[in-house]
Amino acid sequence: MSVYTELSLDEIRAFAADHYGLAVTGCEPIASGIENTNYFVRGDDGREFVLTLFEELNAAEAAFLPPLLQHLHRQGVPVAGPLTAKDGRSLLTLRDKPVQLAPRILGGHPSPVSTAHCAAIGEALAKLHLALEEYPLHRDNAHGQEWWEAEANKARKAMNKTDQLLLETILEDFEETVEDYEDLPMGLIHGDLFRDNTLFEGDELRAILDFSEAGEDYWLLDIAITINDFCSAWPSVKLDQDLYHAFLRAYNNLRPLTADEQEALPAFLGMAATRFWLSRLSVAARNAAEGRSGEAVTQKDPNEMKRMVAARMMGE
Ligand SMILES: Nc1ncnc2c1ncn2[C@@H]1O[C@H](COP(=O)(O)OP(=O)(O)OP(=O)(O)O)[C@@H](O)[C@H]1O
Ligand SMILES: N[C@@H](CCO)C(=O)O
Repeated sequence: MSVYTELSLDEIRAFAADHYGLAVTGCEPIASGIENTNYFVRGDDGREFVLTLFEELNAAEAAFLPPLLQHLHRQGVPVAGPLTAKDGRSLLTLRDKPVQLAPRILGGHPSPVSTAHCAAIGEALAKLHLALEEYPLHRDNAHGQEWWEAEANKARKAMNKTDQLLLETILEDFEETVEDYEDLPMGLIHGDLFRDNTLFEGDELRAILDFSEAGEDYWLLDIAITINDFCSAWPSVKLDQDLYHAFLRAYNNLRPLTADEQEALPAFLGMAATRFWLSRLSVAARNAAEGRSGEAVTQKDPNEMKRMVAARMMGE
């Protein structure tokens, strides 16, 4: 589990009472998550909340999130909008880090994924893209093309020749694709829509979580990121065709992909996997450099993404 900042019950109790007028009876660190520190928090009236301490975003960066979530909530996209504190703010500070309290949504990450899950997430993602079409606030994608090109320059030095070739091939393929199809639609994207950023009850999608990565980029990148995680035939990283088509049918129903998007999708699938190959390598390097290890830190496997990159390059 990742708990970078350990908080005591007394500290959470004082924070919740001072800022939200909530009487807290218990808390427990959340045994997943990579970037942020999260705690389940119980109120004396039985309500449950999630306290998130943003570890990567500063206050200005994190301030983008509450209005975004409130907008999505109003547009009917299932998200956990943060609570408003007594002073009217939705984002506060604890231990010098931005912090929020949101309602706990019941549900679990889908596993195994069914065609019904893929249809639900496909529909929700199209709804999310359309809901943000006219959204007035903007933010760059912090892990878009500029980031991954810089990251690739760092990462390739430690790679063997085969991995270097794989990386170069995917980066070049992507660059050519976005040059060939220059009008691919863009907008605000979630940017990290993996199964572990969703909560389902049965086939019903209850919440899309964790908008830390939200930023302006190709809608197709968001689609590719989501397909890669939801529609792979885990533990195989190859695409499961039934899941893939269920996702695309549902997404297309609300927002049909353009002809260019359909042509460009394979290159985006490869690039989306590469983006997470690189970010997982970067997290592993940072954890090693900072001596973070053991039970308190969740680290996802970069090699899983590398295998997915190779599979997507083969059209699998
Ligand atoms: N509102 C919520 N209701 C219920 N569970 C939640 C809620 N918010 C977060 N969680 C739980 O906490 C976990 C971690 O949350 P989140 O994904 O926001 O953290 P993170 O550190 O940014 O993780 P990652 O970087 O892996 O996406 C989620 O997978 C989910 O199980
Ligand atoms: N979803 C990411 C982790 C959080 O950004 C991954 O699987 O590498």
